[in-house]
Parts: sequence; C-alpha cells; structure tokens
Amino acid sequence: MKEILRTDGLSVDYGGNRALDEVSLSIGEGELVGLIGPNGAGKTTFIDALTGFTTSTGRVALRGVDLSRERPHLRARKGLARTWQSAELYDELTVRENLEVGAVRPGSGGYWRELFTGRGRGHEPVKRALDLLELNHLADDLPDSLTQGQRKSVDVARALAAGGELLCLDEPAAGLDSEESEELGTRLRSLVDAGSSILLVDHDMGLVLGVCDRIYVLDLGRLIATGTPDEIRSSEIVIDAYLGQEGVPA
Ligand SMILES: Nc1ncnc2c1ncn2[C@@H]1O[C@H](COP(=O)(O)OP(=O)(O)OP(=O)(O)O)[C@@H](O)[C@H]1O
Repeated sequence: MKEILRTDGLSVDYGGNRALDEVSLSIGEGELVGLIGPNGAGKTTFIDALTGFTTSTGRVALRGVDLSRERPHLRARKGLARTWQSAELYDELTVRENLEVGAVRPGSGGYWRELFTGRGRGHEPVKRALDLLELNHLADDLPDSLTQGQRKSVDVARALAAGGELLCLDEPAAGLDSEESEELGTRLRSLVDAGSSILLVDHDMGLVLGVCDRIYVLDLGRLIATGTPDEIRSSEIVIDAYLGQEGVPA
C-alpha cells in the first residue's frame, strides 16, 4: 500500500508539559486509521501538530513531501484537511454554501460568482462531497434545521470539498447517539472506498473498533500500541491504559 502520511518523531511541548512525545506513524492511501487514548493523551495535539495549528518538532510528510515548516492553510491546500471537536458551521449559510466557502479559493476566478452561480472550480468537489456524504437532500437547508449527526456529516463533507486527501477527524461522533454514530461509520467507510484516507480520533469505541483498518494508541503523549481492531481489543497494554476504563464493545 502506498503511504499518504508519515510522521517522524513528532513532538509538542506546552511549557514544561510534553503533550506529544516522538510520535512516528504512517497512514496508507485509502486507509481508515484510528487514533485512540485516554483524555489528555495527546490526540488533538497530534492533529494540531500535523495540520500546523501548533508548533511541533519532528517531521510531517504528505505523499513524501515535507510539510513540517508549512503554515496551516498551505498544508490544507496540499491535501491535509481537518475537522474540529466543536464542528462549527456558518449558521447563516446553507449546507451547500458551507461547503463552497472552503472549496472555492480566492483568486480562482471569483469567489462570489462561484458562490452564487454554483459553477467554477469549487463546484465539482462540493457536488462530490454532497453525494458521498448523502447530503443532497439537505443542500439548501440551514444548519439550524439539522440533527447533530447531519451537522457532523456536513463538517466531514466540508473537509472533503476543501480538497482534503487525508481527512483528520477530531471526535466526529461526540454528541451522537449510537444509531447516528453507526451511520457516520458507514459514511466514513464509503469515503475510504471512494479513495479518501482518514485519521479518526474518537472515544466511541464501537465506531473506532468497528470501522478502522488499523488503530494507533496514545498514552501520555507516546504511542503505546498499534494493530488491527482485534489486536487492539485484546492488547493487555491498551486494556490497562484505556479500554479498561471505556469498556470494550463486543
Ligand atoms: N493549548 C494548550 N496549552 C497547554 N497545554 C495544552 C494545550 N492543549 C493541550 N494541552 C495539554 O496537552 C495534553 C494533551 O492534550 P490533548 O487535548 O491533545 O489530549 P486528547 O488526547 O485530545 O484529550 P481528549 O480525549 O480529552 O480530547 C494535555 O495534558 C493537555 O492539558
């Protein structure tokens, strides 16, 4: 499998606190990879460091290209997309417009023309993202009218429409009930089947163990395990550090 992401010795210090400690991992093209661990383990910090939202040492490479010194918007432009725990949407814009804001780039032929005509370089990625996340029937709705599960899907669609090749999703299932979380899992799998690669951070073990190809486990900023969902489920180290507290779904 071709590698899409590799980190080497990625570390983050907050004052005297080492939030991320020499994390080296890789994600293959078309892989859905989970990142789990207890509260404060460094999962969000890892996404922040990958996407450039916090200062880090070590190396981040996307398709072999070193992005370690690039600013966040340039990493995003090169295909490293993220969502945030809070999943904020623009409440005054429709679902489609929320996607267009990220997909249409300044200088690519007129932001406003593209926004109002729906045509231009941002049009195809938005259409594809609406199709893949099954949001077409909600495209003209305002976020206020959406369920929490639909809002999370819009957030993922926005990252995809913005040109994300590797989508780093920070707790997309937070606040979802088990049915909504299962639906989200199905959509994430179809995104991967359609060629995206995903890094999924979540505490919903039913989701992570159910949909991921491979899982990394962080504790106190360090990688303590990696493996398939079955390997992780039965790992003593992981049960001690994390799964013992969460309860392991069958
Ligand atoms: N901006 C910051 N400034 C200082 N310390 C921070 C900052 N962000 C995170 N930390 C610290 O870094 C460590 C890792 O936090 P992080 O939020 O990455 O953990 P997490 O695994 O995502 O936790 P959770 O599952 O609760 O979201 C924690 O000790 C946290 O207090």
